[in-house]
Amino acid sequence: MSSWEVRISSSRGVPYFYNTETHESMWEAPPGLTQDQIASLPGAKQHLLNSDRPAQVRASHLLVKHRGSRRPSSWKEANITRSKEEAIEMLNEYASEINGDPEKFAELASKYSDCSSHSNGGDLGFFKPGQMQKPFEDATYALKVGEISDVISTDSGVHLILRTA
Ligand SMILES: N=C(N)NCCC[C@H](NC(=O)[C@@H]1CCC/C1=C/[C@H](COP(=O)(O)O)NC=O)C(N)=O
Repeated sequence: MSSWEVRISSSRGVPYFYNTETHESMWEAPPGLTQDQIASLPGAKQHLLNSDRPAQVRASHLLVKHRGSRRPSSWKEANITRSKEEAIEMLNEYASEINGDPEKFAELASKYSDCSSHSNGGDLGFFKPGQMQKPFEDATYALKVGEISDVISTDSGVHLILRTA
């Protein structure tokens, strides 16, 4: 079975097969592998099972970073030192102020989000599976259009997500 694995093409948002030894990649399954062998390749279950997801979604988010964020800095604050607990508390306060209203979401994201998307009311545009950090992608796909998530945690910090398409 050598060292084939399933990855997601970030440009097309669909699975492809990549050989970590030869660095070959191909859209179709490598010849000579049985269906079972393909299903047990690294990444197969996770990516191939997601293939029933819509090709792309659109979301806005309100991100509050904390000292454990992968980049604890933003347009608002050069050096972010708050704890994750404080960040979650802040998000819960924003969530009750937003109270499910998309207009209010955009208004508070513009003022308080630690992401550069604050300048677009939190809008990240359309994205496909494999582009955003997995917890963010999974939470967005689990929302109906117009719905706002609970507090979601990624390496970036903690987020409220509004799915818009
Ligand atoms: N396609 C669009 N619009 N941009 C590329 C997004 C890349 C993606 N980003 C994220 O997953 C974080 C969490 C959800 C949104 C997001 C925004 C981050 C948060 O800020 P940071 O942790 O980077 O400082 N800012 C931009 O990337 C990633 N795979 O790292």
